[in-house]
Amino acid sequence: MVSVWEQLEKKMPAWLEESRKQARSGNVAAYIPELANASQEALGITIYNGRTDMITAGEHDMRFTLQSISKVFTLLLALMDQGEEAVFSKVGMEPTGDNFNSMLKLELVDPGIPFNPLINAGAITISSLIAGSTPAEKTSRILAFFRELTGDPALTLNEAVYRSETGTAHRNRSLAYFLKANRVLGDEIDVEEVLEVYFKHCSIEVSCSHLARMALVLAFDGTDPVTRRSLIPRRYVQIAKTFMLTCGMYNESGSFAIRAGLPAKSGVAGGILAIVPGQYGIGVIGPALNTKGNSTAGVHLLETLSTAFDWSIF
Ligand SMILES: NC(=O)CC[C@H](N)C(=O)O
Repeated sequence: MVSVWEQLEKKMPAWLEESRKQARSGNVAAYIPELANASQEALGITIYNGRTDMITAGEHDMRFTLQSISKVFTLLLALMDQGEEAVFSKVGMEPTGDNFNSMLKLELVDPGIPFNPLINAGAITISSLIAGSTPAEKTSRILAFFRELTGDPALTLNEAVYRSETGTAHRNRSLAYFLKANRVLGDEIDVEEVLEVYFKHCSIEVSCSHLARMALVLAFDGTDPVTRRSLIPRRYVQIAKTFMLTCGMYNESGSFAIRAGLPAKSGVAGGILAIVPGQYGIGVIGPALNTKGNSTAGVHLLETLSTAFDWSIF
C-alpha cells in the first residue's frame, strides 16, 4: 500500500502548480513598503514529520518575514513568563470578525481589551508581557525561543523590513496609544518600546522549513519530536492551537476551519504555518494575499491537501 507520505511526495508538484494559479487573484501586501518587493507568483511548501526528510515543493527556500505568524509564539512565551491568568486579564479569547488591524472593538466593547492575542492590538499587548527590562532584552529572549523552536541558531531579523514597518506603522501606533488610553498598557509601559518589540518579532526572517519545524513542535504538544526536548507546556500549546483555529486566519478562520479543519496562522508576508496534530508540521509561502490578508495560493494548497488526506480535525 502506498503511504500518505509517498503520495504526498508524488503528487505535491502538480498540486502546487494548480494552486499557484490562485496567486493571480491576490495582491502582495504593500502597506509595509518593503513587503511589496516579494514575487506575486511565488508558492512554496515544506512538510515535516520529524522522522524522514522534509517534503518540499516550489519556492520553499524563499526567505520571508514571519509577520503575524510570530504572534502565536510570543503568546506562548508570554504564557510561560506570566501564566494564564495574567495574560487573559489583558487579552480576550474571542474572534472579532474584523480586520487584523481594526480599532473598532477596542472602543465599542467594554472593557476595551483586545478580543484575542492574534489580532494586532492583542499581539502588541502580548509584546508588553514578555519578560525583560528593555526592548533589547525582550527581543533577544524572543529570538532565543524562536531559535530553539526552529533549531536554527542563525535565525535573525530582516532589518530592512523592520525599518520599513516602524517608519510607516501609523495604524499600529494608533492602536498602541488606544491601548494605553484604555489602560491595557499600564503607566509603566512606554508605547514606542512595546512597538519596537512587536515590529521586531514580526520581522524575523524564515523559510518554509523553519515554519514546518515550529509547527511540528505544536503538532506534538510542545515536545520537539526530533530532539525529544520539552519546549512548551502542553496546556499552553492547547491554548495556542485553539486560537489558531478560531482566529489564526483572521476573519477567514471560519471558512478555513470548514474547508481545511487545521490549526493555522498566516502572516502578511504570505506565510502560513499549519498543523496536522500528532503528524505533521507544514510551512507555506505565497506572497499574493486575498482581501482578508491570507495567501490566496497558500490557502488553496492547504485546503487541497487536507481534503485529499482527510486531515480535518473534526
Ligand atoms: N497580519 C499581519 O501579518 C500583520 C503583521 C504586521 N507586522 C502588522 O502589524 O501589520
